[in-house]
Amino acid sequence: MSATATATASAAGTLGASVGASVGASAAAPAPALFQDAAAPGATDPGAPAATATPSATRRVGEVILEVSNITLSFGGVKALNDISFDVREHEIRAIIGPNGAGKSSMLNCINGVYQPQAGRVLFRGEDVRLLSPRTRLRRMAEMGVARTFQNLALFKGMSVLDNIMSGRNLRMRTGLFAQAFRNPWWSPAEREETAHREHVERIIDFLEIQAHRKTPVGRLPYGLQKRVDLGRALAMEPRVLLLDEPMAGMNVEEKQDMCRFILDVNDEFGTTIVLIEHDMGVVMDISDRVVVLDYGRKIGDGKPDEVRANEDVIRAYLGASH
Ligand SMILES: Nc1ncnc2c1ncn2[C@@H]1O[C@H](COP(=O)(O)OP(=O)(O)OP(=O)(O)O)[C@@H](O)[C@H]1O
Repeated sequence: MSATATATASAAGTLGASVGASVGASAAAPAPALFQDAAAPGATDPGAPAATATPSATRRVGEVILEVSNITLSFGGVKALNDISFDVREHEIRAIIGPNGAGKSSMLNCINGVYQPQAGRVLFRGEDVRLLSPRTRLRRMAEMGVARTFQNLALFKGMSVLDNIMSGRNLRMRTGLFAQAFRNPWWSPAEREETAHREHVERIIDFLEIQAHRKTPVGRLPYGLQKRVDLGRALAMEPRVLLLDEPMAGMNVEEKQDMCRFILDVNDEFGTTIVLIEHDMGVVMDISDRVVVLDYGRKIGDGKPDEVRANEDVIRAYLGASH
């Protein structure tokens, strides 16, 4: 075998490494209903087996929900994204991968409206928020159902698990500060609303199996559980699209298996579309429907895991041979 062929084979092996068997083995009982009114088109029936390492075969991937067209984003002289286009279909798990500095996080920030690209547009369910002010843009994307988790956790470390997840409900709270401040101590709309939000948060806590930690300050939890709380806070927004920025970074194998299972459950049971940045190729290849590959701000691959795994440009980028 030539040197190139050997290198190619070894990179393909790395890209193909799998956590599948163990993820499936760790699957627990089906999670409780999280969104009471969620009639997810891909929802599993109660008798169906719990999540396995791959998305459920009964799940239906729908129409394009998110369209990224010709995005270019520069920071001074650095072109973080260069003419990037791809789409995301409803209910699918879409991974964005690439070496460090490829532009993955910048891409998520363009999708949820944190960054305004110099060129191109992001359409979410046909709506373009480019012309809104930065603050309104962010709020509108959240209102439409785009939630995100962060690579470096953005949790309130001194606050309890419950309060951190509750903070994700802010957008859904209808009663204003005035009503909250002057509420009738016995019963009021504000009181009723808070009770409903707390019940919702408790369901998320059950779903993520963190009941034992609900009153613990987040900063005292192991890192893997903190990542779970971060997911819980995003779920509290009842997202239609969940943007996950390296949800398994810094986790041990067991924590990764748990997180894989939760991601699959969220996608499968509630029909939530997932856009995922992840460096663990075994996880990406196991759980993604389609993968887009960035390298130095350019798109070098896009397709099903098997197609991406066999893509010479992708293999070269992961070997560092293309630079
Ligand atoms: N706020 C910023 N200001 C200046 N440059 C930035 C900023 N954010 C990102 N960059 C640059 O843009 C490029 C893409 O960064 P980005 O964080 O999007 O990559 P990434 O693929 O998410 O990397 P990693 O896997 O290491 O998190 C890098 O060269 C980075 O230094």
